[in-house]
Amino acid sequence: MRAFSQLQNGHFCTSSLLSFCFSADPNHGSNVPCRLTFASAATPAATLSSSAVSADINKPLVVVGSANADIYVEIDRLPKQGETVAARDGQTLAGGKGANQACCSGRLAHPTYFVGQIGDDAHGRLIEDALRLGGVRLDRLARVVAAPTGFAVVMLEPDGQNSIIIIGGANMRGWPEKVRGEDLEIVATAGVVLLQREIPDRINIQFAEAAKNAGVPVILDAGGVEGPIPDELLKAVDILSPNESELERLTGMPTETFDEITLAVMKCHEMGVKKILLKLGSKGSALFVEGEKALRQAAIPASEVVDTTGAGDTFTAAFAVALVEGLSLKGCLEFAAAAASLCVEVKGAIASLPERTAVLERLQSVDAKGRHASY
Ligand SMILES: Nc1ncnc2c1ncn2[C@@H]1O[C@H](COP(=O)(O)OP(=O)(O)OP(=O)(O)O)[C@@H](O)[C@H]1O
Ligand SMILES: [K+]
Repeated sequence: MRAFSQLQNGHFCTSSLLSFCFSADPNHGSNVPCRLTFASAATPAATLSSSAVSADINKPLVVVGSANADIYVEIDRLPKQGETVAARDGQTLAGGKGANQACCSGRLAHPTYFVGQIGDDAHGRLIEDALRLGGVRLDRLARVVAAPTGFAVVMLEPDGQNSIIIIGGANMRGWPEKVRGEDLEIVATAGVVLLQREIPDRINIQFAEAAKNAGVPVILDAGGVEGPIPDELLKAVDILSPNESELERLTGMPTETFDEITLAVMKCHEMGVKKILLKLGSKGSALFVEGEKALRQAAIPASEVVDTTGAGDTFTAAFAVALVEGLSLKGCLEFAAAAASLCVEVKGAIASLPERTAVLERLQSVDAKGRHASY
């Protein structure tokens, strides 16, 4: 594993061993990383004892976004117009890109706030329970009466086809005209703010601008509604994270080959975003920083690919956690790839989010096999 820890003098050093210790934090209801330990064959173990640095790595990840109840129904075929069909099975699980990403960060034992809205109903309580179980702070989760909790009906056919209907509900309605001051305050104290596109753009813009004004990096996952991203939002974002098809839609350019992708990324730079974190499924990922050579990261092999649902959310959230905790950009890519490779081994989204120890073990096993995760 090549990971990096920041020492007191502010330089980044390659470490062959990077471990996290945990302290039970009663305020966060979960274990939080208290420091990074640095050790290599040549250098005795040193710790990040500088309170300034450790305060920074413990700054929370603030995820602003959607929370849904995902209603899965297993059917033999879609009903025709006017027809009623019986499903073979069904279940309702907490989901939504915002809640998934917040739970991922919480599961990775990083202090996490979720800023979002649910309705005053059973679906809302399902989401609250899932977030709480994931170690996410709920102080900024608002319950609105103007709308039901957002939900998605996911119809699964035997051949693996999914047909999905999304009801935005409280994700899209009931937001105040101006975002609440206490919510903006949370953003100003964050290590990183993570956004997606399943709540109104005008809300994302207010949070992104507040973060930018406070000098807090903003990552925007391009997943969610398919329309163009407003200029004001792009200008306040530090890292835009699309997958290939989202990059194609955003730029109107082909993304079949790496050369085509590079040209599409250049268009994003022209639109005002300096860093693009591109997710490429089983082909891995790449980070493009304007004016620099792209950092490419291969997917880390999963023992078995069971279900890729949630892989994108896991990847983006794990990258954000690693960024807050001071890893280099390359280290962030590796950490995110290891987390996502664990996610695809388990069915479901929130159910498949990995714990930090599992991610570190996956990185160590990649090292032990002498493979380089990057190419
Ligand atoms: N088959 C796989 N094996 C190992 N890792 C994978 C696999 N598929 C995806 N990943 C990892 O997950 C990351 C994100 O996956 P992907 O590019 O599919 O995101 P996405 O399209 O945003 O996903 P989502 O379906 O969640 O919206 C990839 O960059 C890769 O690291
Ligand atoms: K999964």
